[in-house]
Amino acid sequence: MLRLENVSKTFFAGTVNEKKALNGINLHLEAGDFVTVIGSNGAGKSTLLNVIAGRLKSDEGTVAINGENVTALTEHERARYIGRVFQDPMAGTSPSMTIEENLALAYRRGKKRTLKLGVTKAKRDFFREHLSILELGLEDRLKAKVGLLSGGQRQALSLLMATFTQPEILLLDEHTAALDPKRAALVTQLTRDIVAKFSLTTLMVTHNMEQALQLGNRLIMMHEGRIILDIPPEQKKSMQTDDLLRAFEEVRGEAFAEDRYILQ
Ligand SMILES: Nc1ncnc2c1ncn2[C@@H]1O[C@H](COP(=O)(O)OP(=O)(O)OP(=O)(O)O)[C@@H](O)[C@H]1O
Repeated sequence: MLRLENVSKTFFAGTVNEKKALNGINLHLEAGDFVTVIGSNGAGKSTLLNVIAGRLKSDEGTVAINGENVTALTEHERARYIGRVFQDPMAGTSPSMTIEENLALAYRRGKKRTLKLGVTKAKRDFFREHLSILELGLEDRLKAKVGLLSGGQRQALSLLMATFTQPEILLLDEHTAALDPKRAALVTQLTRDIVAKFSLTTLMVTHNMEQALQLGNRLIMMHEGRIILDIPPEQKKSMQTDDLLRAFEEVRGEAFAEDRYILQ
């Protein structure tokens, strides 16, 4: 479903600030795979998602989605294949528009621009039905401005907007990191439910090792632009945080020194 071959990305190439953010990444996700991604600061996790989404162009390598080579496509052209949720709850939604207007925009994503933004009764029913999955009562607030929602509600809405058109690939970029623990737990649970409901092929970056172990069927760890660990389903099921830290040490010959992972 998603295949990256030999993908590399260097920032400020040829200068003293040269940074190899991705270094020969090979990654293959089967349809329905839910892969969690962890790694140290600056490991290249966000760059990886940006290269998949087309926000950044790789210097080398190819990205294919469902067998189609999308390497040359722009972010907009890839939008019909990809749903994405960012860390910032403000990033995925428009505060001055209503819930139904936001959903209508998301519904159009990647479709021809000639489609009208108008909300028909059938579409409104469709939105209501999907909003009810969130169990936040938003299905009764279609005309409410999104700016009035809490961060957790907005992030839940962003998640729904990224997924209800059933994209080929869902990219989650630390999408619970800016929420307080209770709301983070809610959005984590919704993520689990929605990914399962639509059988979405998902790549989720998180700095929370427990979340990375709880969610998904596979886990990858990145370090200095490379995938250094790729934990398959059977092994991941029984893994604890300590096992992950030990696995990192075995590969790198040094302790994993990132407080934000361990202090969660
Ligand atoms: N647009 C950019 N311009 C220049 N350098 C960049 C850019 N984006 C990322 N980098 C650099 O590339 C490296 C990888 O960054 P990236 O954001 O992908 O890491 P990350 O694993 O997501 O890190 P973090 O967990 O800290 O968010 C870092 O050294 C970063 O400073």
